[in-house]
Amino acid sequence: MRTALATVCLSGTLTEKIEAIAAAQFKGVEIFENDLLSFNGTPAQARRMIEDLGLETITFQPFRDFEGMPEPQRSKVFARAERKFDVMEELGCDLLMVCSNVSPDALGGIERAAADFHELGERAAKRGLRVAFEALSWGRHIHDYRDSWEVVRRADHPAVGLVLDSFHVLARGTDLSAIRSIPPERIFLVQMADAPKLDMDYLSWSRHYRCFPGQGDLPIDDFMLALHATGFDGLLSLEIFNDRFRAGSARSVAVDGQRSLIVMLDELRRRTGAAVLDLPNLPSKAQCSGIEFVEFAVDERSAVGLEQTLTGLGFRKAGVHHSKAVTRWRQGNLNIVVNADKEGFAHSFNITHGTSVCALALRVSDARGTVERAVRLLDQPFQQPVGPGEMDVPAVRGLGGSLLYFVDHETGLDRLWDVDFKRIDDDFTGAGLTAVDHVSQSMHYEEMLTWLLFYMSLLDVQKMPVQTVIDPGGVVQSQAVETRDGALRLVLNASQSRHTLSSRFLTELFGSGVQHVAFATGDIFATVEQLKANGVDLLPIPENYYDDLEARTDLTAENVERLRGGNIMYDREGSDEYLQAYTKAMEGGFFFEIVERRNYRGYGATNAPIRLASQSRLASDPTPPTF
Ligand SMILES: O=C(O)c1ccc(O)c(O)c1
Ligand SMILES: [Mg+2]
Repeated sequence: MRTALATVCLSGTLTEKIEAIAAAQFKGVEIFENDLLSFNGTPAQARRMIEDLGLETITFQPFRDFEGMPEPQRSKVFARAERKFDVMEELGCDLLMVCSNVSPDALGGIERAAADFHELGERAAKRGLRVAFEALSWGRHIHDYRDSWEVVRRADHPAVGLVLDSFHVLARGTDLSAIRSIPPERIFLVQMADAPKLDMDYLSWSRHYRCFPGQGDLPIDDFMLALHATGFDGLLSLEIFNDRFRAGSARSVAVDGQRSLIVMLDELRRRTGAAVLDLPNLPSKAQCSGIEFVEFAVDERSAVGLEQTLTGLGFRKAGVHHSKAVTRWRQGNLNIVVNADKEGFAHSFNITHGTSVCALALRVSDARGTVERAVRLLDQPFQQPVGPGEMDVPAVRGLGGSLLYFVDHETGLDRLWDVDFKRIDDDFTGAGLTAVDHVSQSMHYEEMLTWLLFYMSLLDVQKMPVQTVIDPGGVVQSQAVETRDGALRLVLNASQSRHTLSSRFLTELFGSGVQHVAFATGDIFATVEQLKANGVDLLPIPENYYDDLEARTDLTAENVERLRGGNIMYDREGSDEYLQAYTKAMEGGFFFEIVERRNYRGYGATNAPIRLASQSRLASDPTPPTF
């Protein structure tokens, strides 16, 4: 199989796109006609640029409104095709992709279309070129791959083949079994695209919401299994029309494409046992059993404020690093690292972003295997000098340049606290916080699918449905990725409005990052009492919320009163309950959350608008608590 990326996936000029595609280690490129039309040079110059970067143009597309035209359009369409063949010869591309006719003038009939393709095949073959036919899911007469295959079969010409585009096939829910009996050499091109489940017309869905395999909800793996059954070993390219990709970084989207292909083909290999491509062997997705620590990058001043907050939340200083200005704060199974060192990664991070979370450490079953998988997936491994006797904890770059460390028991990395730190003050009762429940990360809207794929490709996590949350300043999209057992829960937030708290946080932080960390407790009422006694200021929740809660639930007045007294919000799904409270945001917008889950799986989405409104009100307060 030879893989490629279509220029239409990316932002920028043709030159920028080609450079990004080459940098992401693709060997092939699909040239979209518009990218060539807007290129400031001849097709021969484009060819030189493409070849100089080690790429090959695997197809030129799309050629529209071809089959089934009555005269006089029919003659014109063939003349137009000849012009495209001229361009292709100059461009160094031998395959023209023809998508099914959408013109109201088009006449139906498989036989007529087959005759047109036979003639086009004759003309192409004379020049040593080929043509391939794709059924657009909104084609006027042909919108089903079984019909486009019938056209190709009846055209009966060696220069005429089929295009299978996973979007058009899967969006319509077309039965996949007919794919299995198509002779593989008749499939000239396979285009892969995923998409989120949306209820809209095929054209709009396709032109704006496609995404890379794994980022959406279509049954891509079933499609690949059917394709695999044919013995197909030809051209496979990613063709994504997506508004966010067009606005994002071409380089990072191209890498995402490569990453998604590797994961998709690896999945196929695992399912079928077949050798796929020259794919390197990937360690399997990391099994994550929780968050070992959250690390803050601070300076001397902000360390004081953060440590006061941690103390208020029931943490105690439990360790001091042997050689660095780094302390460990502990409570239950929870570890917070406060890094005020004057050198190294956290220091640089602090200079760029201010007081913020600079790293998360995940407990996994095989830390080095996880980084090895990350490297194979083109993630960025991270290393910094390790002091004598200290542990070298493997890491990769995560969101906003932060780090994701991996700690395991098997290779003793979980001895980190005993090796790198001097233990102190181990005996205390905290405020009942037991673990990190979830971490929420705010990012640019255009990056959201990148980070979704980053986590999904590296870790054994599932993506939850996207939630749309109303903030007083606009709409926020929120998507969780989590392990099946909930040991790891990460929430990805992004907004197109500049006025939401999520977007304002990005401005304050100078980049994407962790906006809040939620801690789990087994008894939120006791925890909140303790927090109050410790002088922690919780986010006030309006009276109206509690009046409504009393009206819409069967909670007793006493229970509602308890919630009101603690500024605790409440949600329920069936008999599962969720209780949540928030600290007031720090300078910069970071905050903590306390949650008690009673079998509940969500994140209290119904409460989010009320909470965001309260936070917005306070954000206009000139004196937020400082770190
Ligand atoms: O949206 C389109 O018109 C279009 C063009 C070419 C393709 O390969 C395709 O799948 C869709
Ligand atoms: Mg297509």
